[in-house]
Amino acid sequence: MGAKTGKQYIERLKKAKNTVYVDGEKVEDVTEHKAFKNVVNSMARLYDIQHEKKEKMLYTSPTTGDQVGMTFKHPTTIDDLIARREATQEWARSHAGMMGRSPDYLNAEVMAMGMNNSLFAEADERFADNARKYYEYARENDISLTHTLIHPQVNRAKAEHEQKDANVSLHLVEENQDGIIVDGIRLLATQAAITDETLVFPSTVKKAGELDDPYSLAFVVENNAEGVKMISRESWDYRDNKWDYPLSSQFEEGDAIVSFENVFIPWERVFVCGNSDICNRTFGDTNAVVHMAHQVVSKAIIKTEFILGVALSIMEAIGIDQFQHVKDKGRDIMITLETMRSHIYRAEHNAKLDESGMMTPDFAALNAARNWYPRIYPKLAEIIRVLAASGLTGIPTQADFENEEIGDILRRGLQGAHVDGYERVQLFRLAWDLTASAFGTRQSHYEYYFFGDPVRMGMTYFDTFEKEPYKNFVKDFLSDLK
Ligand SMILES: Cc1cc2c(cc1C)N(C[C@H](O)[C@H](O)[C@H](O)COP(=O)(O)OP(=O)(O)OC[C@H]1O[C@@H](n3cnc4c(N)ncnc43)[C@H](O)[C@@H]1O)c1[nH]c(=O)[nH]c(=O)c1N2
Ligand SMILES: O=C(O)Cc1ccc(O)cc1
Repeated sequence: MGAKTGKQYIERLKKAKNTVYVDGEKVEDVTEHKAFKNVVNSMARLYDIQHEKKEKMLYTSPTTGDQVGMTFKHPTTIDDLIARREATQEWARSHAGMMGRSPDYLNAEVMAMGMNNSLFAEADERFADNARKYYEYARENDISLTHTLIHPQVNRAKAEHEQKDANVSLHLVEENQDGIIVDGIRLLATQAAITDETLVFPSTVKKAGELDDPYSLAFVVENNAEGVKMISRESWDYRDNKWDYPLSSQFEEGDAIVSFENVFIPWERVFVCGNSDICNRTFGDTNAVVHMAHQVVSKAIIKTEFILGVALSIMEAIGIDQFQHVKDKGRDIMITLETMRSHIYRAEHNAKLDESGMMTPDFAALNAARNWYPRIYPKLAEIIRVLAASGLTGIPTQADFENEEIGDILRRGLQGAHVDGYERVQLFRLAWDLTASAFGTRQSHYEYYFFGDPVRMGMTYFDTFEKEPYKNFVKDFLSDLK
């Protein structure tokens, strides 16, 4: 079928009837439910953009000749990488970088794991074949995906097999002729309610030992499969009004706990079965982490552009842009933006073909960026809050402005340097939704954690950094002084 439209996305979700719970109730139709309908429309918009900007967003499938999504493209040249990035950034502009799980993120994962799939063959040739075929299936049918990597937060001091109830975490129950049976819980699946399928992969930030083999699985499951329950947290999309809630009323993706009750997964959808050694290498050896980081940094650039725009607009609205610390804070955001742009440039222009023939960005540049941005993002949010000051909470609603008795008071009383109160408050409500509403706070939390715990990622970063040249540099410098 090729790249789908927004309408087709919604129709598929309606038909699938994913098993979703929110606020203690089973959801009949996520496309109509108040917790999800707005973000469903934002996702639909992404799929429509594919067709509105065909040149940038689509390419011809090498297997069927259909027009398929650019964010699925297997890159073999630097130009391909740039084209993937431009497609990602086109999408990101439509959601101001607020949708962490726009489909390009996991399209990058299935592409890399499908095309650089020899790791999966170490256990069984069929698994590598499954990964390749799944990539093609996802691309040709424009499957929307979430993923779930984390074991429940029971006792992080222990391995999974050592937990007091070792059956809580998702584990292998049985292998049979047709497939596997799995049972247990996985965290956390952003957008689980509103996507077609879930990639159940290991987190490799913490390496698993052999005794955790039963928990070491990689497979994909349909979000309406028998025995699967998506238990979504309460929605932080409080009201439909886009003036009052400019971001949360559009981009509240939802995060879900995924429960598997003796779920059958056919062999065709299994990539790793009970093998911690292979699981520990899934993101690294396939270069999926590199392509995902390429998407992440590309999107972060657009998000930072948006944050800079909000900061500059606040400065102008209340006439604070001549103050030294205000300029300094603006400078911090500008430098973050330029730094991220430099990372992506180096990553793309130093890209090399990997052993599988996939053009792979320079991971050194992307790895630095993906380790740095989570640490800097909460500071960007803080800058917005500090600049906005009381304006972040002095934010009446559109209804207040429309009330005859108080509307004019607000227009006058809340005016800015060059704008009336209505315009100024709309901007400050955006600043609030970006940084301080439940939605905005989650954005900071998401940026900090979604790619793994930054502390443990940082330890791995330090441990794997090639240090000898720098130590030798100093050693040689000192020895020349003798
Ligand atoms: C908003 C949002 C959205 C998502 C996700 C998170 C969030 C916040 N995630 C989950 C994400 O991958 C996860 O948060 C990180 O990997 C960190 O793991 P835990 O949350 O389990 O923290 P964890 O429980 O491991 O850590 C809690 C605290 O303990 C510390 N700690 C624990 N073990 C430690 C150790 N061995 N050494 C040092 N410190 C240690 C950590 O540093 C941290 O401060 C996710 N995942 C997913 O698969 N799909 C998804 O869609 C999403 N979406
Ligand atoms: O676990 C990993 O090694 C990489 C990873 C972590 C989170 C994520 O969303 C994607 C990949």
